[in-house]
Amino acid sequence: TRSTRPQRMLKAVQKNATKGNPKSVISAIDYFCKHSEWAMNVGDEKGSILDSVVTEVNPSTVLELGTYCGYSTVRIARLLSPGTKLITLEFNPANAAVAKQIIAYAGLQDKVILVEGSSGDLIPQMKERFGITTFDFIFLDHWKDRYLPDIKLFEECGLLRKGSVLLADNVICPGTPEYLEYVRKSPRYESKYFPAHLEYTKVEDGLEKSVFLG
Ligand SMILES: Cc1cc(C(=O)N2CCN(C)CC2)sc1-c1cc(O)c2nc[nH]c(=O)c2c1
Ligand SMILES: [Mg+2]
Repeated sequence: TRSTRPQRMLKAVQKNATKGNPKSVISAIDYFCKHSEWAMNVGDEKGSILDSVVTEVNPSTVLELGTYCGYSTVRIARLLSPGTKLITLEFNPANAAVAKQIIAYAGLQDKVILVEGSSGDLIPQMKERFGITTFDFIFLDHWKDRYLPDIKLFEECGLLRKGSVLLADNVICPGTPEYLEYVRKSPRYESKYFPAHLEYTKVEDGLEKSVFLG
């Protein structure tokens, strides 16, 4: 049967990237999405903003909501200090299977814990399953209608500390208006918008960085 877009993306990585070289995996995916098939990776423009925030925070505990094919997982994991791991949650088993292979091709499998399931189910399990007290950095890139319920879940589960940084993709396109209103109005967050474009297009989009104030 016909292959899927994630499977074709994996093939492009295996053909064009160098094993163990995260930068070449990132470039191969961006090339595939620019010249072959658009796909919903955070992309190179927003990816550079992601890189700068991760570098600034230098987190010891990291959570990514929405692995998809592992592009942003590779972007984040390649910047983490030795011994630091990131937990990434993916709802779709077929996407998780491709992501696992792309992360391994980049040589970053020892820095990543990929968990299949829904964020609503898994967030309350973070402390018991992974020994997390609080997260230093969270990247929200899963489903626009889950951003607001999940940030409330982080608060309820005591997973945020003074200074925890949340970075949210797609706050303009597809758009997360209720989440934006919440973090921008709440006195418990200091929020900043980073304008950019929807990956591989000229459509307006951006990232919202929100620091939890405790
Ligand atoms: C699926 C999709 C289609 C979009 C769009 O406007 N399109 C018009 C322009 N053409 C070219 C592409 C398609 S934007 C988008 C999207 C983008 C992300 O970064 C996402 N991240 C996480 N979870 C998502 O569901 C998610 C969806
Ligand atoms: Mg996205």
